[in-house]
Amino acid sequence: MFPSSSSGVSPSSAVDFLSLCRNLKTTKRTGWVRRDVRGPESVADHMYRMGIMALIVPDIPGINRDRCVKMAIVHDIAEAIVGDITPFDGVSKSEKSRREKEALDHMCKLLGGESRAKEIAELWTEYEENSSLEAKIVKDFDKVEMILQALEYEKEQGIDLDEFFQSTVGKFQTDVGRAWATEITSRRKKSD
Ligand SMILES: Nc1nc2c(ncn2[C@H]2C[C@H](O)[C@@H](COP(=O)(O)O)O2)c(=O)[nH]1
Ligand SMILES: [Mn+2]
Repeated sequence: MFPSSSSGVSPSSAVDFLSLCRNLKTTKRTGWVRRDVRGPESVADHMYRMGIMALIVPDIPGINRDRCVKMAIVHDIAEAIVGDITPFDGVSKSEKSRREKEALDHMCKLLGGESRAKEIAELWTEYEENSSLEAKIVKDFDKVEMILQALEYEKEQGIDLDEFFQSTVGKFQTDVGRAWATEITSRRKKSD
């Protein structure tokens, strides 16, 4: 038999938290919705592929890849409450950050368990503050995942989503982010 949970998260808190996380599966990414993309992906879809990116990224000295996977799958978790805010929704970065921090605090309280909630809060804050090499890589994954998804929508739906590519120009912080973005944009050029 498995030992009883030592994380302090009770079954009731776990199910409450997981039920809130369902919103991540149903909240469509606003950037695509605003552009009338058919069948837009959800926030969870986006975070999942970022987690896969962390799983397959080549080893980088000093980088904890497991931490990148965890960071990828929690970085937008507050959107379960505040929704997916784009840079064009008229919400300032500081207000977006305030809303998301308030939401994260609520989600962590719901979770109850000291260690698990603390880990999620630490991962989210590290990403938000871009305060580690892991955060820099995962922020690059955020942009790579978005432009790869934009390329796929452009090809599948015959639409132009150039603004998504333009919004990432010059913003990559790591060699692997730049390399993957270059691969995506060169494929986009070839398919023109
Ligand atoms: N219409 C646009 N939307 C954009 C652009 N860049 C990002 N976005 C969207 C994508 C997501 O829906 C949202 C934020 O995503 P996070 O993963 O950072 O939460 O903003 C753009 O250039 N145009
Ligand atoms: Mn994201």
